[in-house]
Amino acid sequence: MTRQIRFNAFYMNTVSHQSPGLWTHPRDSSHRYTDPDHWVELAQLLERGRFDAIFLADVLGAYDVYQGSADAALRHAVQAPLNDPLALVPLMAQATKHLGFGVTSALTYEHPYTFARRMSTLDHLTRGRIGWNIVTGYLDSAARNLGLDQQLSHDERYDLADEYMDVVYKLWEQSWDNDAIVNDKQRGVYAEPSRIHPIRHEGKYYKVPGFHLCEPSPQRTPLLYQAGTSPRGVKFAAQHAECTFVSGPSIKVVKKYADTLRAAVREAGRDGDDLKIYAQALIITAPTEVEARAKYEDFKQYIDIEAALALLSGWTGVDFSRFPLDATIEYIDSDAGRTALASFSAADPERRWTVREAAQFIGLGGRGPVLVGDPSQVADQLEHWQDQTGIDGFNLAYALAHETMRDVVDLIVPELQRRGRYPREYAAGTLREKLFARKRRSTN
Ligand SMILES: Cc1cc2nc3c(=O)[nH]c(=O)nc-3n(C[C@H](O)[C@H](O)[C@H](O)COP(=O)(O)O)c2cc1C
Repeated sequence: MTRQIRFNAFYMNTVSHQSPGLWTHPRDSSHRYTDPDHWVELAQLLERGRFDAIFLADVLGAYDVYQGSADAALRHAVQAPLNDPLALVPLMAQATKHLGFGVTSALTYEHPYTFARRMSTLDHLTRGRIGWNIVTGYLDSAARNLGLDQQLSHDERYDLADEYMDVVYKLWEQSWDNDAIVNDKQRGVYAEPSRIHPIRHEGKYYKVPGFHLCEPSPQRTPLLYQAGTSPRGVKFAAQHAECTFVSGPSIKVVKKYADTLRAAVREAGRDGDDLKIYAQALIITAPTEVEARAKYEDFKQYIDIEAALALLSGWTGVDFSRFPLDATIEYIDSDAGRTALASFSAADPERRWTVREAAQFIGLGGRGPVLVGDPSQVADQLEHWQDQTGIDGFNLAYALAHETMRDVVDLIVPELQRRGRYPREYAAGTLREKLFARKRRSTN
């Protein structure tokens, strides 16, 4: 059976997400991010294109590693200003029936008890279409504004994350029995107290004695996404994630991530295919190859190198203003995200990147490949990537909001459907049922 390709859209509640500088393009509309219609139009477009979900990234601080200041980030709208992603969900859910919502929330800075309630509420309001991208954060600026001197060390963030998951699973899965709600107007009983259980959690980081405040939502545990590819990140993903996002500049790097993740999932006692892997990519397409190439050349003019370096510095914790643009990037451990730096250094020892090359690369679509061509050429490339790496689909960044997604929906989706490589309809049910044909998160 031919494997189907799946799509997510990769957005953030901000002006400039993964293509630093492109917001200045005359056709870009991402400055409309404060306008509710901007998001409703996008949600309806993605649903027309049968996208699995919109994945909303988030951070809780400014990109202030570059030159030790947030000035470059603010000047060039590098993920700043940045609004809360969760508030977009009910808006977009109300305008759609099937589209999923993979929302990023950093567990490092919010108590699991209040967070679990917020996700249950959204799962109710979306009729089971909420997903959570579990992140531990990588910006010291976030930690500082939340009262810490600096963020916890890289691996300790994952230790805390393990306990956090323990708490939220107890709240979502164990606190309320399936038959706890009786809703009996005659007897005047809404919920049966003996079927609602305090979770009595006492751990190293958290103490939660009581029961979950929400009644069970359609999915109970939201669909779980994750995106770490460091050894500790992979271990975490193997235990918890149902979907993962990977970003790498080449088939070689992405295959390595995908193989490592599937092997870790198997080692954790799960089926290796029990994890949907989406690789980041940017598609630049038009009805003809000549037009697509012209678009690509046009977009390249708008890449802002300083903005790209502010982004890369924030991701990696390394201040790239300290290096000449022609210096070669070497891998060093840092307490920010480890994968971003590795993907331009250690992940492929045969490919050496200069600072300028990396900035130009991430300037269009972030850390994934740019696939350029007419619909048939792009479809060939997508098939090739999937066949060579074993990924399930793509997490599509945009160059221009929302033109990039309109091109994908109008040109690439029909081409893939003609080839039998893309879903024609959504499956019924919750987000988890659509992706995995099961109601509850599988536990091994
Ligand atoms: C496609 C993709 C999207 C990500 N989105 C976010 C995000 O929105 N917020 C965040 O704090 N981290 C985000 N991350 C970072 C990861 O959650 C993680 O911190 C990072 O990959 C470093 O983890 P590692 O050192 O275990 O690889 C993202 C990573 C990838 C690959």
